[in-house]
Amino acid sequence: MRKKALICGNWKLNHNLSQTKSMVEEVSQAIKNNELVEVVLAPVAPLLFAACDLAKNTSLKIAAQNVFYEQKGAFTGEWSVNHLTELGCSYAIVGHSERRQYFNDSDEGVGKKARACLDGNIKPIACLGETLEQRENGQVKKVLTRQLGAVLSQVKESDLENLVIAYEPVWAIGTSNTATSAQAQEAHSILRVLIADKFGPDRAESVHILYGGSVKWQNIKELMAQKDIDGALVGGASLTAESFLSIVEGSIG
Ligand SMILES: O=C(CO)COP(=O)(O)O
Repeated sequence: MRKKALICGNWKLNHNLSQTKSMVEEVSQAIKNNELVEVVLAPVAPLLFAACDLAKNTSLKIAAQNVFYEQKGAFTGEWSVNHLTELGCSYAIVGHSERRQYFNDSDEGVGKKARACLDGNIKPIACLGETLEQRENGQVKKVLTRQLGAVLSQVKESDLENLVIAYEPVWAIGTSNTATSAQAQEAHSILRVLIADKFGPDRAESVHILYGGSVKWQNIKELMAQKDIDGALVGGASLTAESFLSIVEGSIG
């Protein structure tokens, strides 16, 4: 049986307070208690409090776009997993390529962030993916092995059902240049096999592997039809309720 689909909207640095509130309300009302798909929205950090408050008692889940791995201390500008738990967040995106590119997030740091999340009952959505140059140089498997290895080195077998991996090829993000479903499936299958090599095929099946990079309602069905694609991490097309909900619908329809 296919596992529950997971569709997460990553708003990046978009949406003010009133836009956040109205989208959380509209999306949570529209999805009701849909059993087939877990729907998640990731607003900017200062608006997590408002988003979590509005999503409380609904089936909509809220994600942070980042979190630090330490619990407290002299780390100006950071926040911890405990803060996210206190707010009522369910997920945290870690290691997004924009963080790797602009904020120097390292493989090792991403692994530590994933570990901190799992220890604090926040499900990490650990992002990885190759650049165009790496793809053109035939390095997809090598890059994915290195990036996933840093996460898996921090994970125990009992964590797997709370672990989410997002394959986001950097060349497909914000470019309208979606990976073909065959390219995405090929990468997802590499990731599934790497997890299976460490934990066995049955346990590897319990990990959600999302695809991200120019997902829209026009391509979600074909992506979701692939064996190892369990959901999507959606950027630009998650910014309006109408467009996001059409992807949510397409993921199960
Ligand atoms: O980075 C992404 C989601 O995390 C993908 O962004 P786009 O859907 O805008 O390509």
